[in-house]
Amino acid sequence: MPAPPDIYQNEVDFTALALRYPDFAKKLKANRQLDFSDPESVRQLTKALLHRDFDLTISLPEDRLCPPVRSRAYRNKLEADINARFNYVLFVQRLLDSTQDNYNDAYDPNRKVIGIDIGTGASAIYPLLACRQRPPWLFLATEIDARSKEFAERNVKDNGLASRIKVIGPGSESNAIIPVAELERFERIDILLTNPPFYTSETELQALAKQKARPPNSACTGAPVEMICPGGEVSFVSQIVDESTLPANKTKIQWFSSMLGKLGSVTVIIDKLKETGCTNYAVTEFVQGQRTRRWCVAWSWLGLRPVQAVARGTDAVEKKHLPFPTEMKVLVDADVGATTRKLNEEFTKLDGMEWRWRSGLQAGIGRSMNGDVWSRHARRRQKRREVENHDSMDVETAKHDNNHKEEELPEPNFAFKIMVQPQNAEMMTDVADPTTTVLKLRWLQGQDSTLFESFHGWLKRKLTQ
Ligand SMILES: C[S@@+](CC[C@H](N)C(=O)[O-])C[C@H]1O[C@@H](n2cnc3c(N)ncnc32)[C@H](O)[C@@H]1O
Repeated sequence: MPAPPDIYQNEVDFTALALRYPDFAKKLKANRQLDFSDPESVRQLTKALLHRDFDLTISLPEDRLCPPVRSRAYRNKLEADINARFNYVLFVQRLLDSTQDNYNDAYDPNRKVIGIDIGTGASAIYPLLACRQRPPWLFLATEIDARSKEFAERNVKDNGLASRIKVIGPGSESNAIIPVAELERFERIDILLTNPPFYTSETELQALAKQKARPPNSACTGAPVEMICPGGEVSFVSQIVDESTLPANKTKIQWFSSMLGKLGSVTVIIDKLKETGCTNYAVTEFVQGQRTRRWCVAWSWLGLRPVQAVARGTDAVEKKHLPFPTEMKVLVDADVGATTRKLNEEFTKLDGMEWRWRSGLQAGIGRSMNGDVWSRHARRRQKRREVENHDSMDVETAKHDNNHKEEELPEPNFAFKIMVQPQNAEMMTDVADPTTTVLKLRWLQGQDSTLFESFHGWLKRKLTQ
């Protein structure tokens, strides 16, 4: 049974937890509080909660990073950390659910997702959480540190997940982070995720620990080998961005993603993605209380676009750093029936657009293999071609015109979904206004935001004039 997304909404009852977990009970003070500065107390709390909430039994070495479980309303930074990790897993679920080939924005229990966790740590926390939550998912997990790798393998085995999670070393090709050779046998990887080493140097680690009045070897800080990378998280993730552009990875891995600990790193990575020509990305914030925040940036070189709440999941970054919206609305002064009829009528006039209306759902999905087929300019161009060819243009011929090999089904240049609803229908039905209809336009696929914008303009003109 998957844990609910709001599992850590309320404070954990330490007394009840102590009754169930004797090792945790030994660490509970007489006043029923926990000493969060004591690594062993945090380790026992983590183990108890991972078992209680996710049915996971983990062994953690004393000298390696322990992913502490959030237990109370953010009284301590340590509490925030597993919540961030669980939130990352939930984010990945929503990202993948809303970017499926079948355009179905929901969990498909038959979809065999393959993930790769870079730097899985001793706990192997991401693959364990992800695989427990979603039974068909499989994971590869890389780890550079031999001691952490050994524990990660043990944790995978002890939880009966050895057939679904494989722990390997890092890429052997000239210091590559992504293990290209190991990925050769997979046709497609759905998600790459990582919680990168955070600190640029031992000096920075010591300085930040001092600032937070925390010993550098506390449970949260981890061993230097786990936490330090020259250039810190920006350098680690920048290398993954570079590796993501390699032909072997670019279209094989649908989504690349990374957790980031500093807001400044988020903008650096987004700038780098834009410079590299990436337009399909998502940025989100994992709310960890007032003091500790985490971010996540995900990017794809393929065209499937996530729902807006996933693509633009934070207010903390400037608008210019957010990806183009994937959802827009058109308000129509007519009832749902009339609007639906007009909508379908307009699509029958368009050549080169595949449009499927599902009346039971009051929604339709459209795809154009040839980009803009709706603007006046596009229709004039179309007419010229028809005269030249004495033939009409359809999706099939468009495929040939694009010089694609027949066996390779090309990605549509543009795909979208339209939902037709009475205005305010998502609120209470008795306040829905039957004389105004809202068309909810969702961008499903494509690289070019100007197409989405132009299509929204066309829809608005046709439906509101
Ligand atoms: C911040 S820790 C994250 C551990 C775990 N994923 C978590 O969230 O608790 C970063 C991990 O990446 C590992 N690591 C660093 N560089 C790596 C590389 N090039 N390939 C694989 N693992 C690496 C470190 O040993 C460490 O375990």
